[in-house]
Amino acid sequence: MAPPQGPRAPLEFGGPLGAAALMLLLPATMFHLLLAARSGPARLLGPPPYLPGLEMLWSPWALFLCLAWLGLQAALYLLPARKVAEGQELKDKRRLLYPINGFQALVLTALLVGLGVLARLPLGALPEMLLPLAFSATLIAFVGSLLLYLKALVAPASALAPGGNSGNPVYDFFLGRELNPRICSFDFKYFCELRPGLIGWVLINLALLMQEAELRGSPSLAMWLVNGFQLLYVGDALWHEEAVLTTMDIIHDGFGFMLAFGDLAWVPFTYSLQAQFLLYHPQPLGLPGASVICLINAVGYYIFRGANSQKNTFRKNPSDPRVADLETIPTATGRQLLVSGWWGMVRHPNYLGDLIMALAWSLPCGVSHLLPYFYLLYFTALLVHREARDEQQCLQKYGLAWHEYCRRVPYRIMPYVY
Ligand SMILES: NC(=O)C1=CN([C@@H]2O[C@H](COP(=O)(O)OP(=O)(O)OC[C@H]3O[C@@H](n4cnc5c(N)ncnc54)[C@H](OP(=O)(O)O)[C@@H]3O)[C@@H](O)[C@H]2O)C=CC1
Ligand SMILES: CC(C)=CCC[C@@H](C)[C@H]1CC=C2C3=C(CC[C@@]21C)[C@@]1(C)CC[C@H](O)C(C)(C)[C@@H]1CC3
Repeated sequence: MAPPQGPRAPLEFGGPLGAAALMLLLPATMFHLLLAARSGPARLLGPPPYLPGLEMLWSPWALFLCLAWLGLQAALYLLPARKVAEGQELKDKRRLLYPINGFQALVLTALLVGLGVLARLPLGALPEMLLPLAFSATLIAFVGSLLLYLKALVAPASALAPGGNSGNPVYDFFLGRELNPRICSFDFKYFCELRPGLIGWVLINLALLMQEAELRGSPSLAMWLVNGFQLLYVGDALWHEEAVLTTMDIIHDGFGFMLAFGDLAWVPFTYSLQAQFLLYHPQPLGLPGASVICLINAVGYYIFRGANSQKNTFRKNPSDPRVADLETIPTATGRQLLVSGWWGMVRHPNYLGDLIMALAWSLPCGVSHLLPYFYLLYFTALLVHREARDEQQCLQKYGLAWHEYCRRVPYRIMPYVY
């Protein structure tokens, strides 16, 4: 068994108690949202419309569908990739290899689903199964994290995540002990981060759109917008798959319950909340309103993509002509920090773009209910917390240079506000 690592990282998420509370609160919130979206009043706050019995949650068929979905995505992950990318350098100076074939997996899944629909696969029946599917996905995330935790107990110390080896089993189970759990070249965290959950999310959205078409003759404009915007977001994530290798989730966080549940259950079943809401609560939306919402999404996407691409290009090759003229601050590590362009506007311009898009995803649902704005509220909280964690990590990495960056770029996410 690997001994706990040298100097212990400070505990995050409120320590073991916070982790235990989140393990209950997150699944409970997800089920509350699923139930509220299909209820008449669709209330975000207040008690759930009813408490589902085990017979509404547990279905061997739903478990089979979830496992088959994971199996399909795993098979697509193992197909030959157009590129194999190197990850960031690890503590033991190694670099892991990652297949870049996520977009190919999305296209092949779309082809398979298209063929299925032509062969009369009842995709419109999926919305009726969301509750048992979400329950099975949660079960899989729980059992998967338990197996990963046990695997990590025999992993060498150099394989452990900086934050997930406190010695407290609840905390470590939640955050994840091992940084990059793998069997041969199959990387569980990288696989789960982008494929089953994100592609599952757009599949659920599509099923909701098809069900709406069945119920009302054709999908509403609001449903088209939500489907289109979120497909663009998922397509973009898979097209720029390599960029995920520099996110905090891959570099810093272990693979435990937080990410397993987040990737496999939370993302597909709560990120599709707007489309779920629209199926049960149709909203009128005219062309002028739709055009304004499209503009908001386009502005958000422009900032999000511009900022992420600028940083990724700069990190890959600082002398790339697209970034070579930007002003930088040198750091003691030899790396530089951008202090002009997107990264001179606020310290997290990519979060700002992401939040503007989140607003555009909710607006098609009208303003009569708070429920479809859950994503925007949750996402603001997630990004504010994530920004604080990243700030802490950058301060450790870059010390004085980070202080200088904060002095030159005082706002974190929103210019002149925060
Ligand atoms: N939809 C969703 O649920 C979620 C989406 N996201 C999105 O994922 C994307 C990635 O987010 P995340 O991984 O949190 O963070 P970032 O992509 O913002 O990465 C932060 C890292 O960027 C580097 N960096 C920071 N400032 C500078 C600078 N001025 N110049 C150069 N490098 C800098 C630092 O790493 P280093 O110096 O080591 O390179 C820092 O640790 C974002 O667009 C976010 O909105 C995130 C979470 C959830
Ligand atoms: C509340 C809860 C269960 C927390 C877990 C958080 C996860 C849901 C998110 C942590 C970071 C994520 C990222 C994406 C999805 C959500 C999670 C997993 C992401 C894949 C979405 C698409 C983006 O383009 C992205 C690739 C930049 C992004 C990476 C981070």
